[in-house]
Amino acid sequence: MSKKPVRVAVTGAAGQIGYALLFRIASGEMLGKDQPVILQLLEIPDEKAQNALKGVIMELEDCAFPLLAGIEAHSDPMTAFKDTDYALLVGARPRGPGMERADLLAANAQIFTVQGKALNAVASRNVRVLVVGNPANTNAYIAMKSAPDLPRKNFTAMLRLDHNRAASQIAAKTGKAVAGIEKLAVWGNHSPTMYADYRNATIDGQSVKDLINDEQWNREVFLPTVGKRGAAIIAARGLSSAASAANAAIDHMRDWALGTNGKWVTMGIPSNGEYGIPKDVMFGYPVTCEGGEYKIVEGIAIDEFSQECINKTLKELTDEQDGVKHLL
Ligand SMILES: NC(=O)C1=CN([C@@H]2O[C@H](COP(=O)(O)OP(=O)(O)OC[C@H]3O[C@@H](n4cnc5c(N)ncnc54)[C@H](O)[C@@H]3O)[C@@H](O)[C@H]2O)C=CC1
Ligand SMILES: O=C([O-])CC(=O)C(=O)O
Repeated sequence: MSKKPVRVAVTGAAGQIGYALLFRIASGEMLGKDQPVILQLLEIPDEKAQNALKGVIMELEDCAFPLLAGIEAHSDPMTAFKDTDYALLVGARPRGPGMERADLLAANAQIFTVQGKALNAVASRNVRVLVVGNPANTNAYIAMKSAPDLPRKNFTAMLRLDHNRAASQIAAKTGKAVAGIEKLAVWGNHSPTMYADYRNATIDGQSVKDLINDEQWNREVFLPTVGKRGAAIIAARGLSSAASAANAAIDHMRDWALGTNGKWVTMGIPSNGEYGIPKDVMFGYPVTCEGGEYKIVEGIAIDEFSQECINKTLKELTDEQDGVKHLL
């Protein structure tokens, strides 16, 4: 028997990431090739944005995706999030050349109080939320705090792009296939302070740290390359990363919904104090997923350098949180 359709809300649906994301959700790449979806698309109540959204919807229709059981266009989160099972909060202003993600905080924070409240009011009581719009961790924190009737654990921020970037750099450095990588972790904020940690990682079963055996490369090349990759893409394209961001969003939601078979992935999730991170900080952690739930990988040894990196990214996140206190 075919499955009942699930509702997937996507905000910023007429933007760059939206354009790279929706077609893949509708084709079943996110929730499985047997799972029909109803897309509930939100754009700002502006004629140009709503028209662009109409165009995207026409294209979705023209794909005749067998799994696409419905498409809705919205300009109000209170209707867009009605009964939604999954919410991908992408809509927000992206940064341009020379901006840091922190510069987006003031511009974008308000969006996530409004949307958190709307999710709280009308979404499925078990809605799973992924925040992509930057600064993603703090926006996810704002949305979670604005939705007190929903489970805290269901609010997450996207660090998967950092995870995938780190995996790709490791594969290139070792000359091995990216598919062979296990036990990679990215800690903290989706920003240049994130700490990509391959101390425990293996590639084709061999220790990545031993294979690379170059701590200077780790600190002076790998970490800055992964941390500043977003800016490098903006400098090259004149626009922020979109297809790779959409791909990471698909990976994040697919793994959360369908499981990782024991493989470590990175998700930004509200802390419960794990690894000394204060409760509620939306922190990138290594997790495994099973049965629609994620679980933090426990027992990873934190050496002095790792602790310094974790402290730095944590400080940035708590400063961001302080900066939005007045909104909550
Ligand atoms: N977490 C991550 O790894 C990444 C996050 N991003 C972030 O994702 C966000 C979106 O990026 P793009 O798609 O490239 O931007 P874009 O400017 O192409 O599209 C954003 C869309 O969101 C819409 N929007 C703005 N406010 C909205 C609201 N309140 N409700 C609904 N829609 C709204 C805009 O009208 C626009 O169509 C940016 O904040 C960007 O920095 C981008 C790459 C990676
Ligand atoms: O850098 C940006 O502003 C967009 C982004 O989050 C990324 O590519 O990691």
